[in-house]
Amino acid sequence: MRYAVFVTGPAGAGKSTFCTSFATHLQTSRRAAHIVNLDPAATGDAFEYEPAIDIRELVTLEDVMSEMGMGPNGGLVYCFEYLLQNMDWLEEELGGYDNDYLIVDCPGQIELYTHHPFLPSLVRNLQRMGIRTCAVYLLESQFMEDRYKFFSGVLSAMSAMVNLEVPWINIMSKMDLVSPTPSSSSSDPSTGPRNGKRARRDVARYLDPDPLLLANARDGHDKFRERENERFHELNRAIVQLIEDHPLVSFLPLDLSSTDSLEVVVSHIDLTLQYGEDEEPKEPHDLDEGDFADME
Ligand SMILES: Nc1nc2c(ncn2[C@@H]2O[C@H](COP(=O)(O)OP(=O)(O)OP(=O)(O)O)[C@@H](O)[C@H]2O)c(=O)[nH]1
Ligand SMILES: [Mg+2]
Repeated sequence: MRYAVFVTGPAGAGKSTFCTSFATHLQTSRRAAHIVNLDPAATGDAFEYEPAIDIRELVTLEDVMSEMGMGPNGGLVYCFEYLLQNMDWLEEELGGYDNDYLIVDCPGQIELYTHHPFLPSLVRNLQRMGIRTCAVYLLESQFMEDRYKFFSGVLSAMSAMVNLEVPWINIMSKMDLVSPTPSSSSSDPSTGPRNGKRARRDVARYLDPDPLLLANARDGHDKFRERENERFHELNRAIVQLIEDHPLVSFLPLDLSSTDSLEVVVSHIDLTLQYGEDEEPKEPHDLDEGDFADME
């Protein structure tokens, strides 16, 4: 059985970084993991490891822009159209990976997830090849600093989820920027959040979005915005209603500085993919320095 995890989310959410940590984690558990780069605009040094499959071997944004005279966004759309017309290329590339875990690093253009049919078509193609597929959507913790920004992030996650139609996990990335994790030694709430960022008790209302955050947005600088536009208030009420009616969105926190946190996220992905139902569990092993030498 082959598995593929699409790592999606807005620009700079930490997708490529997560892909690398995820792959490393799987490799240390003796699971065959490979990164697939689906970003035709990725620069050479974007990855710590060479991707096993790379869309840039088929088409790069740079070439499309210079040869077709396209801008970056139209160029990206062209790249994905080109990929879909050349599925035999991808199928051939994928041919060598049996019983493997493919981690698909996607570009950060949000419209690719919410508006375009490319990713759903690609997912259907992988499923046709017998690859079990799920997606994670990363939103970075900075989105929790402004409740309006946060809810726009929630809505984009919902929209992407509805568009892609695969098993789905939302992840709140860069939690190391928020406050100490409960498992860390300095988790005493009285010491306050690190870097002066939002306290952990508040964070729970974002991870499992509390629509009241938006409905009660009447304090601090939010008050200013409310006064500015009463219609905005009406819109908020409608969004609150939408989120209450469709409680599909909650976030798993991801703090890459904590192995426990990464493990929790990986176990949720395994569960979503029903990973290993047909496989024997493998013995954990001790690490030594040579272990990463043969990674792709
Ligand atoms: N503090 C912190 N920074 C992170 C983390 N993950 C990524 N970053 C930083 O965030 C920036 C963007 O990370 P990337 O992994 O390139 O994000 P991306 O989603 O792949 O970005 P695009 O492909 O451009 O959309 C980089 O400067 C990373 O170093 C994290 O867990 N914690
Ligand atoms: Mg990236």
